[in-house]
Amino acid sequence: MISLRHVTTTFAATRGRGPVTAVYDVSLEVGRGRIQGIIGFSGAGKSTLLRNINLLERPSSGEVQVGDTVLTGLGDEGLRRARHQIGMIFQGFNLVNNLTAAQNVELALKFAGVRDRAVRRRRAAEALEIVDLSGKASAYPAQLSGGQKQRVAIARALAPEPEVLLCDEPTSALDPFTTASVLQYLADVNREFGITVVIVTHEMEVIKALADDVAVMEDGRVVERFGAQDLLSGSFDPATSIGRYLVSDGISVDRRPATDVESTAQSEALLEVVR
Ligand SMILES: Nc1ncnc2c1ncn2[C@@H]1O[C@H](COP(=O)(O)OP(=O)(O)OP(=O)(O)O)[C@@H](O)[C@H]1O
Repeated sequence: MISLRHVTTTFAATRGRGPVTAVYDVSLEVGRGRIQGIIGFSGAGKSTLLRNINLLERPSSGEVQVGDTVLTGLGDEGLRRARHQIGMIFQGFNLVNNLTAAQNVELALKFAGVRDRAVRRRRAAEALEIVDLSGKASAYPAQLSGGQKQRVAIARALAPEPEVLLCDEPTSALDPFTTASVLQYLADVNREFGITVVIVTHEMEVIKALADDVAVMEDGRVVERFGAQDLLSGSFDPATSIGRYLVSDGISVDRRPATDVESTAQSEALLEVVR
């Protein structure tokens, strides 16, 4: 369903920073109806790779194909139409604050070229029903919880009936209980509508709960791939990137009084500012 062939994405140099190659020579196939997880530490290039799939970020080189369409071969108009088959949800929900839940979904349908207002209304209501939010159709984003906002975002992504759903850290802003509920909705739409899902996360729990296939990214490259079965068996070499993930669950915070802290690069940098 999705085919990335030798995709490389380099961001041009900005003031104070040289060019950054966020994605380097990545080739990845995602089968129709699969749930592909992409995991990696911060800065590994996960979001950039995800945005390469709908060309929100155009690769510097390589080819991106979704279904039968080679997106990297399209001009602006062709790309605009092709994007209707690709929905996307984000960590920050990205809802329009002065529109109700239903109006947010209707707006996506308007962008997708649905001209008839009555049809937009009906399809928005259906999409909100899928995520059990019919009762919140008239609510504004500020009146919704984080989980409800993400469910509206899922409805908005689903309303144009895409074949692919891209999810960029969809649960990072949510508590564990709400995370489980949002992941369940993603699993349901995958199962019921056969939508191919690509989910970027740094949370191994999310990958374990949802993904069929997993790609691990480090420094812009896909360094390991696994099936869900391999993940659940849990026998990993701690030296591998996936192993490092699994053993790095604990968070360690230094809470000694500042005077006890030895001279670290950070405190030296601080002193530099004070001087
Ligand atoms: N628009 C941009 N312009 C310049 N550099 C960028 C841009 N977007 C991302 N980068 C850089 O590309 C690298 C990969 O970033 P990316 O956001 O893809 O990583 P990530 O794995 O998704 O990280 P995180 O989990 O923190 O979101 C980083 O070094 C980042 O600073």
